[in-house]
Amino acid sequence: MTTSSSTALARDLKSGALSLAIAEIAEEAARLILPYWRAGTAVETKSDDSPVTQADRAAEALILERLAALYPGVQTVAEEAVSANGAPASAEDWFWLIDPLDGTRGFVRGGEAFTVNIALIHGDHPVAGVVTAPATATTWRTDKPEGGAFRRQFGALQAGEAHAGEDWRPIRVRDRPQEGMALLSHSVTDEEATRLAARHGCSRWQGTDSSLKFCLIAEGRFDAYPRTGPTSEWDTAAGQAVLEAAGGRVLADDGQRLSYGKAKFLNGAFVAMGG
Ligand SMILES: Nc1ncnc2c1ncn2[C@@H]1O[C@H](COP(=O)(O)O)[C@@H](OP(=O)(O)O)[C@H]1O
Ligand SMILES: [Mg+2]
Repeated sequence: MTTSSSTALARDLKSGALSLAIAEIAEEAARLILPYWRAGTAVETKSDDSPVTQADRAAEALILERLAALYPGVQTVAEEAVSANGAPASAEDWFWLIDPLDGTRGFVRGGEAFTVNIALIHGDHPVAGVVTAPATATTWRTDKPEGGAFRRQFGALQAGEAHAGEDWRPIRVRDRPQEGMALLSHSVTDEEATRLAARHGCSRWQGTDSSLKFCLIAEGRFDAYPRTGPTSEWDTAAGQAVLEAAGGRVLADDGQRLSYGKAKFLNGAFVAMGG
């Protein structure tokens, strides 16, 4: 990476300009994805058995092009590129993690819980992240873990109306209520979900696709999201950034903060928690 890009990243992180710019990119990707939603889009199956559509590919190409124009030469680790060409052998000091369409299974079923995810990693942890839910035109962002997390409805979805939505509003995790409420992936059985929720002090749970789970905890609507099965780092990085900035935590099995740049960019078990 060029020295000017690392200087620009550090400067824009500090000012808050970085996550604002990344939010615009994620919202542009959302507008690209929406015409494919509930439109009978053809679904292919990747070698790992997971689904992919034209929407995933088009959104990833757009995001990579916009990031390269803003900050040339920064390493990118993006779901569809890794699926096509393999993962980079190692992570650089600064790198982007991109999941252009997380929750593709739900997207294909016509559900609302699918997201665009862009995160910036520095060292071993996310320092900025944006999650956008195209179906509800909602974006969550942060670029200063100590400076808070924010959410906005980005309003009309027609091209050129990117700024027509609400202002950014701060969000915060809630204090744990008497009866905690967990979020679980639809990939676990009801029995497993009940057991995992109870293990994290939650007597009730709800199944939800995608990284939206991190954002719902960050907004104070749920309390925990335990996951035992594998995920890729681009599935969790942006959501973790938002949740941590809103006062929550994401811990790996060893009790440490979930870290990034691991072998094959794969996560093991973790739990995301609110207050
Ligand atoms: N064995 C595995 N290895 C890596 N990631 C996996 C995985 N099984 C599921 N995932 C990831 O989990 C995401 C779905 O999470 P959830 O079940 O919480 O919605 C999928 O994201 P995509 O939809 O982007 O492919 C997929 O990448
Ligand atoms: Mg994903």
